Formats: sequence, C-alpha cells, structure tokens
Amino acid sequence: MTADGHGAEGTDAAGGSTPRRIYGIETEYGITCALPAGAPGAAISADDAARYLFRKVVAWGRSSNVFLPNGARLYLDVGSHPEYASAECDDLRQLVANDRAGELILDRMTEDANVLLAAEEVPGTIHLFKNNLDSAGNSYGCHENYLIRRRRDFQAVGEALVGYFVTRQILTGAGHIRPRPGGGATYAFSQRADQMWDAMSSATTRSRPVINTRDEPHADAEHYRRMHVIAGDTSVAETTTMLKVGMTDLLLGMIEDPAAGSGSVRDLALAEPMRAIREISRDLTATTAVELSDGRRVSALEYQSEIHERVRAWIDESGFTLSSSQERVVDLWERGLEALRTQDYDAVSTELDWAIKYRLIERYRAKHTLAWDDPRVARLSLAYHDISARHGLARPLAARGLMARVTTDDEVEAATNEPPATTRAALRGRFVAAAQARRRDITVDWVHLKLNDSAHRTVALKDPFSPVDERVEALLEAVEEPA
Ligand SMILES: Nc1ncnc2c1ncn2[C@@H]1O[C@H](COP(=O)(O)OP(=O)(O)OP(=O)(O)O)[C@@H](O)[C@H]1O
Ligand SMILES: [Mg+2]
Repeated sequence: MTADGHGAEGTDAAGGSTPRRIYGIETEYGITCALPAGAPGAAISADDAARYLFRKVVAWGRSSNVFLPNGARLYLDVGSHPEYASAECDDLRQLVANDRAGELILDRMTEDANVLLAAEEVPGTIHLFKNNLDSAGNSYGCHENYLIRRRRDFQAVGEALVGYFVTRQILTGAGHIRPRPGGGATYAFSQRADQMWDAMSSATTRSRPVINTRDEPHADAEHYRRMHVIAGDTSVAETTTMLKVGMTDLLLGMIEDPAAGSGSVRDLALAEPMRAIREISRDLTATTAVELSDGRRVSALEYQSEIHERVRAWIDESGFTLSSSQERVVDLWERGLEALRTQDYDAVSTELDWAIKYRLIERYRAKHTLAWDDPRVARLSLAYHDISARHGLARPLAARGLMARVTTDDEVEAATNEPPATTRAALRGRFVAAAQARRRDITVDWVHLKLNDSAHRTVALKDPFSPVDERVEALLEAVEEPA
C-alpha cells in the first residue's frame, strides 16, 4: 500500500510483483427451455424460463438484482439474460473461482427451476449456456472490467488496446460454427466477432463497442477509470479465462509503467478494427494481414506475437517475480502462438476454448462423417457451453483430461459463499452474509453498503483495493443489534 492508500503503486522499482489491479468479469448467460425430441407443443419462452430461474431469488431478495455473500452481483433485467458479475478480484485464481462459482450458483438455480416446472406440469427443461449467440442470432456478452489509472492519453492508448482486443481472439476465442453465406459452415475463432459494431463508445447495447468508455469507475474517479471490455467471447475453460484476463492485466501493467509507457503500444492501432475483427475470426491460420493506422500490414499472429514479446521484455527488464498463475499465463500465451505458427492445434487443445471445442467436434465429425453444418454438430457444440453438471460437457472433458483446470471443485464450492479476501468484496460479502443471517433489510451496490433501519447508515467504499474498514465493522455491529 502506498501513502495515498490506493495500493496500486509502489512496484516501479526492480523486483517485486507486478502492480496490483482490480478486475471482474460479467457474464450474461444464454437461456432456453427445451422439449424432448419429438415432443408435441411448444416450450415456454426464454423470458418465462428466466422468470422461473429467478423465482427463489426474488422471494429471498425481493428483487431480481441482488448482491451475494461471495461479493458478486446476480441479476435479471427485464427481457434480458441472467447475469452474474463476479466480485472484484486482484488475483487470477481467485477470479476464476469466483466466476466459476457463479456458474455453480446458476446451475443449482436451474435445477430448482426445473423441479418447479415439473411440479407445475410445464413441459421442458431449462438450460443455461456460457456462450454468446442464441439460435435466433441474438448476441449477449461477457464483459471484462479492469481498473486503470486515469490518464490524458486514454484515447490514443485505447486505440492500440482495441487492436489488442480485436486480435487476441486467436488465443481466447470460444470457437464458432459459422454459417457460410452460400450454404454449409466453417469453424471460426469467435462467436462475438461478427456482433461488434464499434471500436470505442459509451453505449453498450446500440453500438456494441470493443471498449465501452462510459465513465463509471466504482472507485476514486480522480485517479481511476474502469475499463469495460465488451468484445470478448465467454470462456468455458478456466485456463482460457485465466489467460484472457492475465495477459490483459500484464499488458496494462506495461502501459501504466512509466518506464515503458503508452509509447510501448501506440504504433499498434488498427486502421479498420471492425473489418479486422471479422476477417481475423474467419481465418484459423491467423495469417490474414490487417492494416495498421500507419499503413503497415500484419497478421493477427504477428500482432499478438509482438505484444507478447514486448510484455515479456518488460517483465524481464523490470525483474518482476510472477505469481504461479502469471507464469502459467505467459507460458500458455507463448504456446498458443506457437500452436498457431505450426498449425498444431493439439498443443493447446486442453487449454484454449476454440481448440478444445475444435478437437471435440473434429473427432465426432470424423467418427460419424458429418459436415460442419450438420445439426448433430451444432448440438455437440452447444453442449460444450451448457453449464449443467449433468448435461454439459465441461465436467466429463475435465474428468478425461481433455480440459485443463485452474481451480479445484472445493475452491469453486467455497467461492459460492466466500468473497475474495483481499479486496473490497470481502467487506461487502461479510455485510450481505450478516444481513441475511439476521434478516436485516439492506441496499448494496459496488461502492455502497446501506442498512435500511431508522438511522439509514451508509458506508461508501471508494477504495476497491482495501478489504478492511472500521466503518464497516461498526455497521456490522449495527446489523447484529436487534432492529
Ligand atoms: N473499481 C473497479 N474496477 C474494476 N472492476 C470493478 C470495479 N468495481 C467493480 N468492478 C467489477 O465490475 C463489474 C461490474 O458489473 P456490473 O454488471 O454491475 O457492471 P456495469 O457495467 O457497471 O453495469 P450493467 O451491467 O448494469 O451495465 C463486476 O464484475 C465488478 O467486480
Ligand atoms: Mg453488467
């Protein structure tokens, strides 16, 4: 921690760990109610299914927008997809556990909702998907949030970062069976690539930008911004989530380090990012060249290799000691690029979503001689994203050593109740848990904790890095007092 209490600095000197950063992932889940094959009638709509899913939450929290004892936010907006926003994390393994905990919570809610459907004799089974596109072509997102230092050259740095986010799909895309205009289908890196319409903008729904610039830091606005990244595919494999956030955190660390600075990426802005994102998604060799603002042409593979090299050099020069998760990130990043260079996807086919899914589908296609546009292939692909412990493929794939893990089942289970211990989320989690146990009425958001009693005590937690606060201890005592 530094004197100003922000805790993110003080690591500029050689050695030590990379600068601390707050990050969180929001995931909108796909939802559908499916009838057994050949069953007559129609299943309930996705909206109705979502209402069944949230019935218990609404009964318990009196709202479909609640904060949980693990520090996360669970909500359902009118007419939209169930969403889980992870608690603020400052460690990759912690983030993966909190994100996976959301999956587990929602899977259990789905099981309950299906019991409810059966009891009410409503036909069908609800399924939740960690993907980005439903059968009607609607897209929903997985947003990453990174706390970054406020800076005057945000626009210029942002343009280079857009290039990074557009090209990183060759590593972190979730894989997509993409219908070909003239018929048939091919395999692409990303489901989300065809759904993005803008590079940087403050609107999320209308223009769907790669980086959302709405200025809502949930922290001291004088020093920080929250960078809201809309462009990523939702990750299924824990290692892909780890890589996606881990490599971005390191890149941001380099840009924010005065020794490297924004000059370390400024030359990497793309001339036409929205054209590039589509072209790159469709080329599994990652060799299609796209144009940079300065007229140079590079492939996504060259672009990402360049970023990787610069970040590696920055780490070496700074003499940082990486955490074991960060070591894993740098290694997987490198091996992912090498797999593309050699076109030997098997080198990463237990770690990167697009490659895991590709191998799964290719084996199935070969066994049954199926084309990419066969409905059975589409069903297998969808099952990859189904979060159900019973119907989804992630669990059996992991059990057979075909999908690597970052966490253990015990860690994920614990993270359904326990907030990250090292960030502001720890305070929120304790407050929510205490209020639940005492049945006290509270109002919570990312920054505020409020006890709705006659005194209307509210604490504003402006420092997301801090897991301790005397005012919260006093508030917790008030929660324990008889109302
Ligand atoms: N100061 C912060 N810096 C970085 N990330 C943060 C910070 N505070 C909260 N977060 C993370 O940002 C995410 C916010 O999720 P939420 O869905 O509420 O986002 P939003 O975009 O602000 O709202 P909405 O989805 O309703 O538009 C969470 O994952 C949370 O952990
Ligand atoms: Mg959100």
